[in-house]
Amino acid sequence: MASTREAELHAPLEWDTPLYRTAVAQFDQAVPHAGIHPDIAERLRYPERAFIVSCPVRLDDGRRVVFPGYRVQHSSVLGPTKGGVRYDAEVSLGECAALAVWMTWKCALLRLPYGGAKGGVRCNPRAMSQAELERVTRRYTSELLPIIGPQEDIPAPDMATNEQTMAWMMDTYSMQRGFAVPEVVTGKPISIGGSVFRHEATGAGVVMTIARACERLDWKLSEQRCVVQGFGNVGGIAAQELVDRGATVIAVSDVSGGVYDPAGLDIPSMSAYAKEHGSLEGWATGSRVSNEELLELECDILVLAAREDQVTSANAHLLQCKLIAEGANGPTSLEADAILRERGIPILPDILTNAGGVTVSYFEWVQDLGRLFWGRDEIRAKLAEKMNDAFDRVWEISHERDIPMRTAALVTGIRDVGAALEARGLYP
Ligand SMILES: NC(=O)C1=CN([C@@H]2O[C@H](COP(=O)(O)OP(=O)(O)OC[C@H]3O[C@@H](n4cnc5c(N)ncnc54)[C@H](OP(=O)(O)O)[C@@H]3O)[C@@H](O)[C@H]2O)C=CC1
Ligand SMILES: O=C(O)CCC(=O)C(=O)O
Repeated sequence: MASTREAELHAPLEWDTPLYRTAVAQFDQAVPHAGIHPDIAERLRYPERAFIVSCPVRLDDGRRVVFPGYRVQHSSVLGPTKGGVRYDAEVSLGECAALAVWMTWKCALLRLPYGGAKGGVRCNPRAMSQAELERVTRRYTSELLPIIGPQEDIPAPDMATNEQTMAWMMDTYSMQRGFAVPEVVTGKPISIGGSVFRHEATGAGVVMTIARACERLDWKLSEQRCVVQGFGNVGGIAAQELVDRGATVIAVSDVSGGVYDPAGLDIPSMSAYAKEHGSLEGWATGSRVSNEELLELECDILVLAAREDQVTSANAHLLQCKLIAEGANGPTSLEADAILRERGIPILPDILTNAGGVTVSYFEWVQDLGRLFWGRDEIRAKLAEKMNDAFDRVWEISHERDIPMRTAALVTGIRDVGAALEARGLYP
């Protein structure tokens, strides 16, 4: 969103879309509490670099299609930029820019030596074969060669991308260098330098955050009834972790809709079913509900783990949960934030709650650089330590200043990035 000064000087920028405006408006709510200089704040409203590419790809039927791809790097002041790559029909420059901004605050909040980036290809992965996805990935990676690298920008999985996507990216990059460069991406298969527990890390981190919140609220996690929107990497693992800790998951959903059973769902069987059939469509037990209905179910904890903009001014007043945990990035609109605060429903914000993924990505990068690998228990313990430390700092600021946890989380991230920018003298 254009600041007053910017609006006087030039027309709105290419990434100025509703999601980007949300990211900037959240930033503007936090800046007065962060105590950074207005010039530093102005710099941080802009990504450092935005890259648009065209990926010509041959489909299995011989047709040739050009897919647009994006990579936005928001801030490199603390280190290489870091963030996922998503495949989705809606991917745009503005979406990647907003997600890159959030990655910057997330990495700073977790005290990881990275800045934020995000990228993606505008395509419909559900309609594409594995061979087509491989060709898109390799072409997209080739186009990104000038701007990615272990010390520049390190991609990772996000929506509809996974370990296999990262293996193709790592291979395409390595072929250009002439030797294996595992540290150029994270979230790879373990056989080529991936880390144990990266696959589970985001969902497990979501539940670590929920567990810490329950302790502070004096709730027993094992007594909570939970609804999880999104049953992919983040939502599927979060649902399993909740069950493992004794909570009852009463509803889950994917694009095909939701399944609800007030007595609790059999998450391991549902995960196996979704893996085999590609979705929950056709799952026979429980009642079917739409995604809209699922969000409005009466429950204790609502985990949003699908995508952005799910709770808005249209449904925020209809939610019947006591706590929201944002596994997805940007699932709650600004207007919904205000409505939920008014209603006394706290939100565990995305940049804190889903930070387990990038944290174990950092562990993976460190292991790759050192060619020395750690065990599962060690990684899980290191992750819990970092997530709890970030949670405690956010909780404290939120209570000290009587501000929402989202603003408190942003304040801690923005303060550290602002201080680094000032120390480096990047704004003479
Ligand atoms: N993967 C990671 O490590 C991290 C991911 N995130 C964020 O978490 C969110 C989910 O990512 P991830 O789990 O990796 O992605 P996946 O592609 O693995 O899973 C997404 C899930 O959400 C479902 N979904 C998509 N759109 C809708 C919708 N409109 N309503 C209901 N369900 C929907 C998908 O259904 P279907 O399978 O049928 O398409 C799928 O079950 C994103 O916002 C991402 O940016 C954040 C931090 C790290
Ligand atoms: O693991 C990573 O590097 C990035 C994960 C990500 O894209 C996110 O946290 O939104």
